[in-house]
Amino acid sequence: MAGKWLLGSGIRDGAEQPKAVLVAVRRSDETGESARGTGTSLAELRRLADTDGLSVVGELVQSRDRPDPATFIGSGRAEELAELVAGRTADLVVADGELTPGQARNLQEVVGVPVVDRTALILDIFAEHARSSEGRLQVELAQIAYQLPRLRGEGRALSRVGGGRMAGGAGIGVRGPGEMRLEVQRRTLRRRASRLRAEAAELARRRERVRRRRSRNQVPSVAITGYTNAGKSALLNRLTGAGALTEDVLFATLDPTVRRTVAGGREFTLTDTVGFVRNLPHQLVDAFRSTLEEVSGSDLMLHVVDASAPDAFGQITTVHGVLHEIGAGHLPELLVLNKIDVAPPEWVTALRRAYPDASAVSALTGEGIAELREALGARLHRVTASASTAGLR
Ligand SMILES: Nc1nc2c(ncn2[C@@H]2O[C@H](COP(=O)(O)OP(=O)(O)OP(=O)(O)O)[C@@H](O)[C@H]2O)c(=O)[nH]1
Ligand SMILES: [Mg+2]
Repeated sequence: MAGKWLLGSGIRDGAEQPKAVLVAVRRSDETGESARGTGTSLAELRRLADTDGLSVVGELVQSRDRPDPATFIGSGRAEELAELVAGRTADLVVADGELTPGQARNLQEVVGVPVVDRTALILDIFAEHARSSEGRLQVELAQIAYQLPRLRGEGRALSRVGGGRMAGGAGIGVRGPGEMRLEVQRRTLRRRASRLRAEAAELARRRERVRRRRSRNQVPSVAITGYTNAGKSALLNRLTGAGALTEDVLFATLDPTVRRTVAGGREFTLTDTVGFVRNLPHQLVDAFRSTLEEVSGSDLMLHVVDASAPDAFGQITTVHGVLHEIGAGHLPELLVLNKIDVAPPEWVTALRRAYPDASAVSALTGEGIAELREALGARLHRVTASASTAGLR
């Protein structure tokens, strides 16, 4: 069952597993490596759709230099998409990328079913997975940020309900009932957002106090970071015996879990938190900033990599990009190549060659964990020693 939020956008109600057609744009000059980029991205969209409870019944990839400003894939392909949607009796279309409100509306008009984008899909998954009040609050803030610029479409529909058609410029200068309702909707959402922001700020302050207390106690903190589904929670469990939720879905973890443990005779806290993904919607980065700052306030990062993922190198680059964005790019990191029990040995070899200091482990079988603990202890000694000479602790 798709999340309530996506269903709210008009997808056939009661559809147990809504059927989706995926659509992507590939630059026409993409060949070899870069074309594989689109392939990876589409494979990921498939996994996101699956995580969100959708059944993928068709895919359409359009080659063009850049997305069509009006219909994303161009009007010719849009007709083709409409046929595909009808033929497979799909309930919705999911575009790989972020659609402008206009593109979504235009495409929707041609295909006759709701058209959503990758950002909406990720927001929907976050909404389903958020457990804590802070997590739920952050998701709702991100949803409002996404919804606000897109209210116009609904406004038009509303204006029709209200009896006044606003198409064709007939309503210029006249505030029809639809437009007024739209204004009310906007104001309600903005007011809700500012209330949520105030609550979020209070929760962030509380979290900051806890973090200060921890650092006063001289207990260094290690943050687990990495791409979604890399095995971060599994590694936390393996290192500390914490019962963190691990699941073969994307974004299983949204709320930070903190545990104390020991490595190389040194006590430290280990924090598991939200995973990253390529083109993480900026609304989410903004809303989850305080959660993500849990990472930037730590002494060391344990960057978990799924060595069995075909795009492991790309995932490492993405994680570094997001870390940079949240001001954690300068922190020391220990790279952990996970899932070596299932990764093809030559992939692990290639990764080890590129990252000679990385530890190779399986959070599942426990292989390499003792060595990781040792490496972690050594790094912690170095990190905390250099921090104390710098007068930081
Ligand atoms: N084969 C194998 N599977 C693993 C290993 N570590 C984790 N997994 C599986 O990979 C999936 C994701 O693991 P999680 O620990 O939930 O991953 P995560 O990084 O916390 O994911 P999110 O919280 O969703 O971002 C689960 O199905 C785990 O059982 C490993 O070393 N080997
Ligand atoms: Mg997790």
